[in-house]
Amino acid sequence: MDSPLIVVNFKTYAQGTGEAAVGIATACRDVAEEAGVTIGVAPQLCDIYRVSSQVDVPVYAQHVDGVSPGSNTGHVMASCVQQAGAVGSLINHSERRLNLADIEASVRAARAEGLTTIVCTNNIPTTAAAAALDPEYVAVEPPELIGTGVPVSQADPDVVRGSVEAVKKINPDVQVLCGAGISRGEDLIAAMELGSVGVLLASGIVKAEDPRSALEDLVSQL
Ligand SMILES: O=C[C@H](O)COP(=O)(O)O
Repeated sequence: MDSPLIVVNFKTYAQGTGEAAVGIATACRDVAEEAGVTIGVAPQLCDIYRVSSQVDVPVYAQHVDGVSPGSNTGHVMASCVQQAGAVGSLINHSERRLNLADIEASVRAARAEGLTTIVCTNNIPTTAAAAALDPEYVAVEPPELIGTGVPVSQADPDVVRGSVEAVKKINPDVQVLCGAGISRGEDLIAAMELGSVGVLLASGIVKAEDPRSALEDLVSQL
């Protein structure tokens, strides 16, 4: 089994905001080093620079817009997150949905800055549409399982299998992550056995009483 990509999304959880974001990112870096895996973090936009300048960990933005320098008040420009230290971005997260044209523009803008793109999807048809936009990754996450602690790999394995199959047909260069309810080592293994190359997860780590031991559990069965 290849080494997985694990991305921990801090969302807007208080436990992952400001200095606390640095603490969880440090735990991610340490556990990644110990286990020989890649663990990226997606803090809030305002924390990208804080985290990337203090912790040697791959940092992803939670969102980026398809805008160029100019009059775009309130938008998030790819070159700005890149200069803040991000190596990639989530796009179209379930909690930050975009229409198809906007997703395409965001992927294009991120790619132009050399950012790795992870387009989130909610089912097999949206996974197929996202794959056609040629991101590096799609991350399929049934919204009803997000934050529940019920792992997608157990509750809806077909959406992962079906997404992997759809992507293979449409754009085999794209790799599939899955997410929603993932927190334990067995969830990660099950996700990979379904054909995904890693996981996007949040509450199981960020809201854990001890994020470091939650991370150790996550990678314990690799
Ligand atoms: O970005 C992460 C996903 O929305 C999954 O969240 P969760 O691990 O809390 O279910």
